[in-house]
Amino acid sequence: MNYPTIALASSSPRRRELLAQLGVNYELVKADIDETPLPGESAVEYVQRLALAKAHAGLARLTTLLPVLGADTIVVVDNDILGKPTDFAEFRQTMQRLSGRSHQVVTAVALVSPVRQLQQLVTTQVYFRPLTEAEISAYWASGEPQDKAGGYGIQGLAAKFVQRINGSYTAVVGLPLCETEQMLQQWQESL
Ligand SMILES: Cc1cn([C@H]2C[C@H](O)[C@@H](COP(=O)(O)OP(=O)(O)OP(=O)(O)O)O2)c(=O)[nH]c1=O
Repeated sequence: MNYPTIALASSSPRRRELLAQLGVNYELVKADIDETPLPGESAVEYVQRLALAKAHAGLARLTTLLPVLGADTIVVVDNDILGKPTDFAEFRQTMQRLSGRSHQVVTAVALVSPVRQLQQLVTTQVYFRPLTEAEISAYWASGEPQDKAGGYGIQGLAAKFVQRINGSYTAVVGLPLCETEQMLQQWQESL
């Protein structure tokens, strides 16, 4: 398949690796945005708004004419959005909430140009086995949770906590490859 060359508005190494897996040619563009939730905003509204905002921030900085891809991933439990943990206390609380039950990982992707916009939303159910206090402390000390939504990386040490998932593994890691590929195809076909 002949995909368009794109700009990736992301500083996430996981998103770069996933996009490279598709064989898409891309350049990187910076996209720093305010990630504060708006009052009354639902988790889905929030994650979609952020993916679009990242893509548009990238577009504003771009000096070429490439379409820009932005994505956002959040962990949701009982309708609460769990972001990246800032300290051990917050992380511990998050892990205690995720322990022995299921939660959702929601990833939104947006592909934009000045005249077009495509979006995808993927929700995955993730089931954690019960975690011990010792495991929670050891996981924090590994340094892995700090830059990740919900404080864990399914692709890393936290894989051992995951009993099963229902949905898209790549979406949990940060970029749903099946849906992203479809979006790129759709973009190319309608040029
Ligand atoms: C749940 C989960 C999240 N994550 C990561 C994916 C994202 O990088 C991060 C969620 O934060 P995001 O705010 O979506 O992304 P980011 O700040 O890392 O990168 P950018 O905004 O520049 O694109 O958490 C994993 O790597 N593994 C997981 O299992």
